[in-house]
Amino acid sequence: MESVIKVENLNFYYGNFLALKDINMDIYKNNITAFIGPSGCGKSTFLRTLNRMNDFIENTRVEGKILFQGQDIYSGDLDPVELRRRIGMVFQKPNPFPKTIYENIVYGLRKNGVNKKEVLDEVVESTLKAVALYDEVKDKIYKSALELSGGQQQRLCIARAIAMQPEVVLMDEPTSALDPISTLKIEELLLELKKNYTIIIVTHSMQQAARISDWTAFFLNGEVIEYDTTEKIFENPRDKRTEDYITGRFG
Ligand SMILES: Nc1ncnc2c1ncn2[C@@H]1O[C@H](COP(=O)(O)OP(=O)(O)OP(=O)(O)O)[C@@H](O)[C@H]1O
Repeated sequence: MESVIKVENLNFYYGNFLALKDINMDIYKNNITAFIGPSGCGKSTFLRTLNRMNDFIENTRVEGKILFQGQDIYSGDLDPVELRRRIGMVFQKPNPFPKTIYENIVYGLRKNGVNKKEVLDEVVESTLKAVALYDEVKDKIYKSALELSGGQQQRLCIARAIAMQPEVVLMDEPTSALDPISTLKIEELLLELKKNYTIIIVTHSMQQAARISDWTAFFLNGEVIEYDTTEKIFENPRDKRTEDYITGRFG
């Protein structure tokens, strides 16, 4: 199996606080990898190290290596802006810009100097189709994105992310603000998207991890306690702490 990201001996500090401890992990191409674990165990911090979003937080420090397609992302060889184009991100709360649906999707492209109408029109149509939103919004793409429902807004945010043609999409609890039906729609969408993208998702829902992910990493106090196929983690975990967590004994 081809790994896209390789994490080696990663430590991460907020000031003096060691938030991630000696993490080693391979992320596999066209798979969905889920990060689970109790609140405050470092899942979001780890997710943000993968596309250097933690750079925006002051007084933080990284030790170890993260190789993306073989390139060390912290070495200075890879421009962080380009890195974030190739490793996109979707956040917990849908956060469309107060612009039209159309302008939300093409925002990043315009920033990169792409302004040709035919190109942008094509991207809008294909990404809306890719996130299964096209039929719902095709008559109002020039209306404000803020008029969409929460679930539609989140699918739009995913469309905005994939419009940049990333290789990896990071998702930090993308369904936690959504109702069950919108959640299911996003889950179905992720299963579809993994054909073309590598997806990493932080989730508090173990059912969600079990339903959609291929690989699961269980985090506790800044450490990865166990990382394996989702089947193995949920059916036959190696570590007692993993078992206690997935059977609901703590967290
Ligand atoms: N900006 C920050 N500055 C200092 N410490 C932080 C910062 N962000 C997170 N932390 C600390 O790092 C640890 C890991 O937090 P993180 O948000 O990564 O956990 P998490 O597993 O994603 O939690 P949750 O499931 O609640 O979102 C926590 O102890 C948290 O208090």
